[in-house]
Formats: sequence, C-alpha cells, structure tokens
Amino acid sequence: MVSVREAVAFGEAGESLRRELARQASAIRSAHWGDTVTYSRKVFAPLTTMCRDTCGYCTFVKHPDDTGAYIMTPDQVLATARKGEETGCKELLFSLGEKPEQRYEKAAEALAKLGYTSMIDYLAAMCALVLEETSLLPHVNAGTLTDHEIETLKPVSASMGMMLETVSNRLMQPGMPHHQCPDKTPKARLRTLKTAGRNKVPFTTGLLIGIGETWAERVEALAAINEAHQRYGHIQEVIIQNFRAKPGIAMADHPEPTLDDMLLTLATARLMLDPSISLQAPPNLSARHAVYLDAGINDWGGISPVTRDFINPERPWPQLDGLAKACADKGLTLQERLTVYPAYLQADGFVASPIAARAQAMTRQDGLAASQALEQVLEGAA
Ligand SMILES: O=c1nc2n(C[C@H](O)[C@H](O)[C@H](O)CO)c3cc(O)ccc3cc-2c(=O)[nH]1
Ligand SMILES: C[C@H]1O[C@@H](n2cnc3c(N)ncnc32)[C@H](O)[C@@H]1O
Ligand code: MET
Ligand code: SF4
Repeated sequence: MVSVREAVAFGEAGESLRRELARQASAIRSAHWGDTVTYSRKVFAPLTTMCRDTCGYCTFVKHPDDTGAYIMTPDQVLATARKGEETGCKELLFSLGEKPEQRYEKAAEALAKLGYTSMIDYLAAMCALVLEETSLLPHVNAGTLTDHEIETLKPVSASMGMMLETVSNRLMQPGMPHHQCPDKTPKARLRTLKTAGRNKVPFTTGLLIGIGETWAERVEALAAINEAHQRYGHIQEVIIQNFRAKPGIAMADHPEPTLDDMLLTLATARLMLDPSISLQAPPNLSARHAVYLDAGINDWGGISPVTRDFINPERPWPQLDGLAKACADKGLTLQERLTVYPAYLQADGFVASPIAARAQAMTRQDGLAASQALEQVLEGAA
C-alpha cells in the first residue's frame, strides 16, 4: 500500500505517471476482485428532505417552509418498496436530511404527527416495516450517527453509510460549502466512522471531490478511512463521488472536478486503501464513466430500475445493458451484489442474524457471489 507521502506527491503527476498509477490500480482490482464489477439493484427512499445542515452543493435539502419539504409516510415507504420488489430490487436505500427536528419547529411537529420525537427513531421504525412487510434489505445513509443511534439502527438494517466527504476544516469557514453545517465538521464525521467500527456495522463511506479541498486533504481523508478500517475492519466500500454543479445551489458556479482529476483520485484510492475495501464510483455523474474501470474501480454502487437518484435527480441512471457492455469491452463481467458484502454475513457480530439469514438466502437463490469469511479477506489483504 502506498504511503501518505507518496500519495501527496501524485498530485503533481504528469501524464505518464498517471497512466502507470491507473495500471497499478487496475492490477490490484484484478488480483483482489477478479474480473467482476458489481452493482446493487436498489430502490431509493428519500425519507425526509428537511435537514439541520445546508451544504453548499446540496439540492436535496429543503427548508421546512419550501415546497418539496416532507417526511415520507409509512404508506409511501411501503409503496416505494413494493415498486422495488416488483422490479427485482434487493436493497432499499434510505437517504435523508440530518436531525431536522433539532433545528426546525415545523419538522418536529411533522414528526410528532407520525408519532415520533426523533428522525432516527422514525427511520428505525421504517427499516423494521420494510423488513417485516417486504423482501428487501435496508441500507441507511443518514449522515453522522451517535453510539445510541447506531444501536437503534443496527438490528433493523443490513448496512449503513456516511460519506466522510472531506477532512478539510477550511471548508467550514464562511463562504465555504460546509459553513454552519454541524454534521459536516471533520471531527463529527471521523467520530461517526469510528463509532460505526466499534459497533461492527458494515459501512460505506467516501469522498465528495472538487468542493474546494486540496489534493493533500483528499489524501489525508483516504488515509483516515484506511486507518479506521485497519482498526475495526468495517469499511466495506469507499465511494469517490465527483461534485456536480447545478442551478439553485450555493456552488452553482463552482468548477466541477475534471475527468483526469477523478481518475487520479480513483487510482490513488485503490493504491492507498486495503485491497479488501470495494472501490465504487457512481456511473450517472459522468458520461465518461466507462474509463473509471481503467483506474481500478470494481463497483458502480446502487442502481435503480424505478427511482431516480434523488441527490442528483437531473442525472438518470445508465441502462444496465450499457454498463454490462462497458465492462465486457474491458474483459470484465457486470454482476449484481447485495448492499452488504459477503464477508460481513459470516463475520461474528456484524449483521443481525435474521437479516444475515435473509441475505444468505438471497445469495443462494440468485447465484450472487458466495460468502467469504472476513478474516480470510483481511488476511488476504495483509
Ligand atoms: O443513488 C445514490 N446512492 C448513494 N449511496 C448508495 C450506494 O449507491 C449503494 O446503494 C449502497 O452503498 C449499497 O452498496 C450512498 C450510500 C452511502 O452509504 C453513502 C452515500 C451514498 C451516496 C449515494 C448517492 O449520492 N446516490
Ligand atoms: C449522499 C451524498 O451525495 C453527495 N452529494 C450531495 N450533493 C452533491 C452534488 N451536487 N454533486 C455530487 N454529489 C453530491 C454528498 O457526498 C452526500 O453525502
Ligand atoms: N444528509 C446525509 C449526509 O449528507 C445523507 C446524504 S445527503 C442527502 O451525509
Ligand atoms: S448533503 Fe446531506 S447534510 Fe448536507 S444539506 Fe444535503 S441532506 Fe443535509
């Protein structure tokens, strides 16, 4: 694995070094992930658009007084889940604003009408509903979480995630994207990464690139993720997500990261991270996503046949046959996976047993990649 010092120097890499790094990253992908590239067939449930943060890149968040501010009702959650079941989805991805009830009276009132005082408690109830009433596996993307919140969510979810986004404290300053966002302080994000590890939650995290961070800060963020994984063994996947500028956000005129920047970041991530960590990039945020395969990715993340990407709603999902062809053109095979990676289904203390049993049954029925013990994966990586 490449050190922080070496990786920081990659920021200055010219064209030939960039090509060499991508080649090495692809070799790691082949050695550890073979020739399969995966995706998770999912439906998206944007449980609430209200949030106590106001990130400069986010179009998802709505002020409680705006149109488009809502909390999904249990019936709406179930209707979404049913659509997913009908189209062969296995994951239901809950994505939501963070603790809106702690900032807005209106959000607290809307939550009270549903019978709850905390959004996380409501989220846990909706996960339980999905488990009871449908065949899907819930994945939770709810931002920062405390020990108590993770304890509430763990028995009712297959996996959880939170984008670290960045470790840059500069981005908290006035005029920067995380100004006055209490849940985006690097301290709170890093704490959540560790809390998830201590609680043995199969965890997804990652970087949002091109929001004003320096190359060195990006490398530091990757190092922090890898350190957490070395300590707790819980990071199942890392997403490198490229910022997209769009009308209506504070960062509407901020330049987007270039494709070369994305490729160098992906290769660096592959070279820095434990090889057992899946490397994911979203296919819908670049028309040129096929070349990500040359920079070492082995996963496309969640793709939905029914719901749009609510966080980037103007960016439709690519067709699965197109993605399969992009993989095949490079000698790779596109394969469906579950939201929780196989190794975590066998590892002690990770996935609640009824949920692990459901996931294992799905694996057998659908011929998904079989389970490999976490110890084995981590040993292989060492
Ligand atoms: O459709 C999306 N899925 C997102 N996902 C879901 C992802 O694509 C997969 O469905 C899951 O990670 C399961 O592997 C996230 C999951 C996380 O845990 C954390 C962040 C994200 C971010 C996105 C996103 O922006 N859009
Ligand atoms: C769910 C994840 O979506 C990402 N996210 C939020 N807004 C944008 C945008 N404009 N472009 C790309 N990704 C975005 C953040 O990283 C968040 O954590
Ligand atoms: N609010 C959470 C976060 O920023 C979930 C994704 S953004 C809708 O991490
Ligand atoms: S990115 Fe997440 S935390 Fe930030 S404003 Fe949007 S919903 Fe809230």
